[in-house]
Amino acid sequence: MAAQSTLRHSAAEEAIAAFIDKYSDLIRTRLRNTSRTTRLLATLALATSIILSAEGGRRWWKSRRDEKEQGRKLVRTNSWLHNKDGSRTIYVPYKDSTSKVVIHGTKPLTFDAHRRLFLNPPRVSGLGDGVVPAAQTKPGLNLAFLHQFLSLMSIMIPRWNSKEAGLLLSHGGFLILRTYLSLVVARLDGEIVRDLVAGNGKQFLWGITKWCGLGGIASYTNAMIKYLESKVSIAFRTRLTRYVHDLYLNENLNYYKLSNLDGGVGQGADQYITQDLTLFCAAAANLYSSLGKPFVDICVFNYQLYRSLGPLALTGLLSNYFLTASILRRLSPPFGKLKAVEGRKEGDFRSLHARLIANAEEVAFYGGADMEKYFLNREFKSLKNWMEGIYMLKIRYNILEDFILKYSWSAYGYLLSSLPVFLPAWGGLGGATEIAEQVANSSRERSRMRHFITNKRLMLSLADAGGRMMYSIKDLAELAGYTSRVYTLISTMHRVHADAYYVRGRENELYSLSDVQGTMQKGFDGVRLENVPVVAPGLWPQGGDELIESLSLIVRRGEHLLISGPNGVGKSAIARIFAGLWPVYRGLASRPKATGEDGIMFLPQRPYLTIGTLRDQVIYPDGEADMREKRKNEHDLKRVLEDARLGYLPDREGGWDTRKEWKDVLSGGEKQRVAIARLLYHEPQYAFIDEGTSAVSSDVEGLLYETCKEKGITLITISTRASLKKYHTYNLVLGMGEHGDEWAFERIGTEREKMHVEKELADLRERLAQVEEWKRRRDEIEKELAQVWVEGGDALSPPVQAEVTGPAAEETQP
Ligand SMILES: Nc1ncnc2c1ncn2[C@@H]1O[C@H](COP(=O)(O)OP(=O)(O)OP(=O)(O)O)[C@@H](O)[C@H]1O
Repeated sequence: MAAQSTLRHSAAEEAIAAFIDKYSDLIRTRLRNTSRTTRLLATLALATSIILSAEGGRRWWKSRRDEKEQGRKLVRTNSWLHNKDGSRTIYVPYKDSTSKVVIHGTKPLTFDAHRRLFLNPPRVSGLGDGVVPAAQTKPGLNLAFLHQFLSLMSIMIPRWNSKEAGLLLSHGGFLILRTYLSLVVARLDGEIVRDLVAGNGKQFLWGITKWCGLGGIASYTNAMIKYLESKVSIAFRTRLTRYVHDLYLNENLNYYKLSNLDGGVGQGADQYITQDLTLFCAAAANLYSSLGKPFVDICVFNYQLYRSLGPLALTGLLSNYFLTASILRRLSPPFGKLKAVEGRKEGDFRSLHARLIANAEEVAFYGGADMEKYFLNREFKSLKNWMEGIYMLKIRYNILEDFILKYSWSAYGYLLSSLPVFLPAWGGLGGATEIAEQVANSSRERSRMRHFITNKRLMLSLADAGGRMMYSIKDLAELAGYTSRVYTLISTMHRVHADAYYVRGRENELYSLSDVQGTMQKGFDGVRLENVPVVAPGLWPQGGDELIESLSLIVRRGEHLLISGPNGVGKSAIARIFAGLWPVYRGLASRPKATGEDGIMFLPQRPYLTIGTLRDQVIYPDGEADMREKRKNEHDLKRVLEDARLGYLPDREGGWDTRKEWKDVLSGGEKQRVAIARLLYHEPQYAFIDEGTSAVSSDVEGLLYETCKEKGITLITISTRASLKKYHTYNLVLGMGEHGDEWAFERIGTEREKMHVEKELADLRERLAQVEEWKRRRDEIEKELAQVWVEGGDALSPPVQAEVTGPAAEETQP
């Protein structure tokens, strides 16, 4: 044996040596036969290629270094790059360096193409009347689920040559490989037991070696399956999240309208985007392996068993599946619906916490911890009760599931495996062998053993696959719940985006979203309303509340308007109409086209400070890249801050790149002045300032208004401060008349206004004349009150203020 192996060893060495000799000879003769010029040229070519590749390497290294440097700079300044094709390159911190991500926006055409899937589902799916899907459809394993899932799939796998399709394909490849390996393992198992029983040591050891080799490959396959599943899940999530973000945050202001006008997803989309979408993607990726693998397994193993056990066994197996599936489906609780409600409750609980964080200062001033805790605990209790309910339902289901899938299936498996033994005529290949081996009695038992072991393993794998398939019914039902939530989110967003509010079969409710008949004209040099009702909108499909029946006004360039009136009368509502937040229900509203530079800008009542650097606070909603494109730099920003009387901020806060929680760092007046600085940075033609200087001292307020006017900004100010009149040309007074629904639009400083002011002055003079009379009356009352302080005939000492102020005090002293 040893001699044999030495012989084999030396033969292999000789072969390698011969191979090397042959080729080195060949090269040597070639070199000898080539001319000097060819050699020279070859050397030159070699030297050039070395130099070129060194240069290439140097350039590559330099560009990598530059890119890293650029990434670091962009991360520091909270900025990005605009690409020519409309995409954006952003850098995100990754380990010690940065990682580059190119983000391509979803094309408007894609949204148009998808609208049909989300707004006009086929009637057969029962998702709506074919026009607008009902916001909530009962989630479960039905046609609606199929439609919803396929619609979402068209977003997650947009093309067959996309990355996701590739990932799914390789995942599928590994799943098939694992099934094949299980098959090989089952056979090998049978062989090993056979060799063991037969006492065939050599074959037995060889079997064990093969077993170990297979184990290595199988472990790698399993790890890859898990890895690819996670990759598929994150790839799905990336696609869906980007799609949802593009639909949510765009010029149509869907992020505002979704919760303020439509209400189809309740308080907000945050829980849907952060939680439900993630769970949906994980469940969808998992389903592929939890359904795909057992499905392939079942097909292959069934075929194998059919071959070895015969048609009777196969019929038995199939009827077993069918029976089990129908029992489990009938007795399983509505997991989809339960999961959807759980998702909503989780969302409510989470949004309460988010609310507390956002309003922590206000709550702390009021000492409202107990009240907030009560709300939070109440919401949590509701969530807990719901989840406990689900767990209770699951107990019954799990008992049934376990009993059927584990125990009754194995008993059934033993029965089927015994078919070739007890009913050889029906036992397929196994039965045939059984009959053939009846002649040679000695090997019969061993063969039976091998067949039984192979069949048993196949049966076990099959039971396992079938079990997983049945367990998947529950996963599938849960997936239906997540699918329904994500589909609801996206279809509601499409509805808002496309303004698809139609009512069929009944009358339009007055001032509902399907009753919007007005026009918004963008591109007008000025701000104009013509017979526009001011309506606070209700959530679709409710109608809105009319605040002002019909309003008309016009503001031309250089003519500043002050909108005044009592609280809640609809002053800010006018800004909301112009900004496109609220619909123009009737009439015509005109405004400049662009927002920001050369257009119109709105400063909201509550100053907003973005996350990011100090620079970002001033240039918002621009980013640093936009600022550079506008050819502005930090000197310009400094000047702007000085104009807003905030020149000290960069030094105080440690530079333009400082990042802080700005809403907590700046005072109320400072926040308002940052908003004015933004206005001065953007220099729009027109600006709505809603109570933008209410926390600023009146001397600075005047300076700010003058600066804005000097920059050529036409101001439309919403304020209750009459002192602001002197900076404006017109005054729109709301809330007049008996019911507070009348208004007046007048020029400031006109004859009529002068008369109005003179009348007010005369009123005041008249009142002043009565002051002496009021003083005398006050003295009388105090005297009378002093008498009341006497108890049981004795005069009591008067209260402190009476001693100090009233002459009556002396009279009542004992
Ligand atoms: N998103 C909304 N949806 C429905 N109604 C709203 C909404 N926002 C405000 N309202 C209602 O519209 C009315 C007008 O609100 P608006 O904010 O315009 O008042 P205002 O005149 O600016 O008051 P203030 O001087 O207090 O700022 C109020 O009665 C308010 O309750």
